[in-house]
Amino acid sequence: MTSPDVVLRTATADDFEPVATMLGVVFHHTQDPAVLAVERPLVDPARGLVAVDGDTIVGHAAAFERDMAVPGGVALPCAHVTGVGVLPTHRRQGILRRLMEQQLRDVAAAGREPIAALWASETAIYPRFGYGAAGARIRFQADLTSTGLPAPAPGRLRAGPPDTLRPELVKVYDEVRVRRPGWSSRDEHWWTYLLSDVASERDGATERQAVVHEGTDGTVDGFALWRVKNEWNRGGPAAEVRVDEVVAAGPEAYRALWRFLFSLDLTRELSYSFATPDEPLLHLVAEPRRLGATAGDGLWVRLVDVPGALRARAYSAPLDAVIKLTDAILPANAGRWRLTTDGARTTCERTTEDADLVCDVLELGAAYLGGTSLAALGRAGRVHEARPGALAAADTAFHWHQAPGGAEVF
Ligand SMILES: CC(=O)SCCNC(=O)CCNC(=O)[C@H](O)C(C)(C)COP(=O)(O)OP(=O)(O)OC[C@H]1O[C@@H](n2cnc3c(N)ncnc32)[C@H](O)[C@@H]1OP(=O)(O)O
Repeated sequence: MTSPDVVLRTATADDFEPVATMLGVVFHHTQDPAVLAVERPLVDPARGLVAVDGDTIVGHAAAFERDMAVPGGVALPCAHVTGVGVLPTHRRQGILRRLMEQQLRDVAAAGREPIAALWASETAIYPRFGYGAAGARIRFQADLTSTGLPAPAPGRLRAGPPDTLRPELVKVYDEVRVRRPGWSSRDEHWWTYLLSDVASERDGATERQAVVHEGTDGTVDGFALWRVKNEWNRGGPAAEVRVDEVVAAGPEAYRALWRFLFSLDLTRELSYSFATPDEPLLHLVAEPRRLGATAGDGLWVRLVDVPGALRARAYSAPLDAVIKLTDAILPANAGRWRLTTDGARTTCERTTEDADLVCDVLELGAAYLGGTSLAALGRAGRVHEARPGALAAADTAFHWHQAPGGAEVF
């Protein structure tokens, strides 16, 4: 069933509150005016699409304009897709499909962002629009009584309210982020939003705390943001350390910060939701099994401009391959592309040569940040190898030595 009475239009500044109310219904939560106050400066109405039935906003999808780090230390403009929802009364009538297709066509026509990315509420939703699961998100629920402590590290720790330490947090984050595929740029509005610490969002835990690490030369080279959910039971103290972020420029800062977080008195558990499959912490504790790691999907990536995106990133090995693509929504991406790289310098041109690999744009989005294996997609029957050896070569080239992750959900 389709909904002919529903029309799509670009959002305006006046839509902010009705959209927020609609998203409250869609995501089952009551909007807190204090949260809306810090979210409003993030929103550029021109990047929002609303679906309207008469006077009622019944659907919405938007994008933030931010850069995303991709392999090779490159900060690439990326449509950070967000706020997707359709009212329960209007579901399964094709409104999401219309929003997603329009949004992708708009991003492609604007020509600024070769990729789009999102965090999915449900994994079944986005493949049909060409988004591929670009990496795993590891959550830790660590038992601090048995995991063991990371070894001591040189340097000094300095704690304080996050707002006071903000210039140092910004400096470290900006130094680190381009080397971390999947990490996004943060302008001043993002920092204000991320550090806002609205009481209704604390889930009974303390205010957010910050600690910075100074190396032996006095340079600030890492920080952590965390809070504690206090708890006492019959056995005594049983609080949980809830870690929001650990950002470290080097191994000493990383070890010192995690040792600190693992050593807080009166705590027995630690949770952290943004680890990667290659998280160094797995190699720093005596009982990594007791970190309680569970894996789920992380960022989803969609190539909007295939040659632009493939040229923008670096590769782990030389490659010369013809890739034949399908793309049901953006036909300019479909067809055969010859991708040639020595690792750093890359060309990607249309070709009439025979294909070495055949897949959908979704599979290249999945592999784009270097975390999802093209060979595994081949074994799943989702990438077809037309020339023997082409899949192994492409898998090696697309893989990256730092697994992708995201610093926050947007
Ligand atoms: C980046 C983000 O913001 S992620 C957040 C996504 N939003 C939510 O999860 C909020 C709750 N859910 C919703 O608001 C809606 O159910 C939406 C937005 C997920 C789907 O909206 P709808 O307008 O019902 O989707 P629409 O009718 O266009 O469906 C498009 C296709 O996706 C499928 N689909 C839609 N939602 C889902 C779902 N939750 N799970 C599986 N498939 C789905 C439909 O079956 C349809 O398939 P088809 O193309 O093969 O026919």
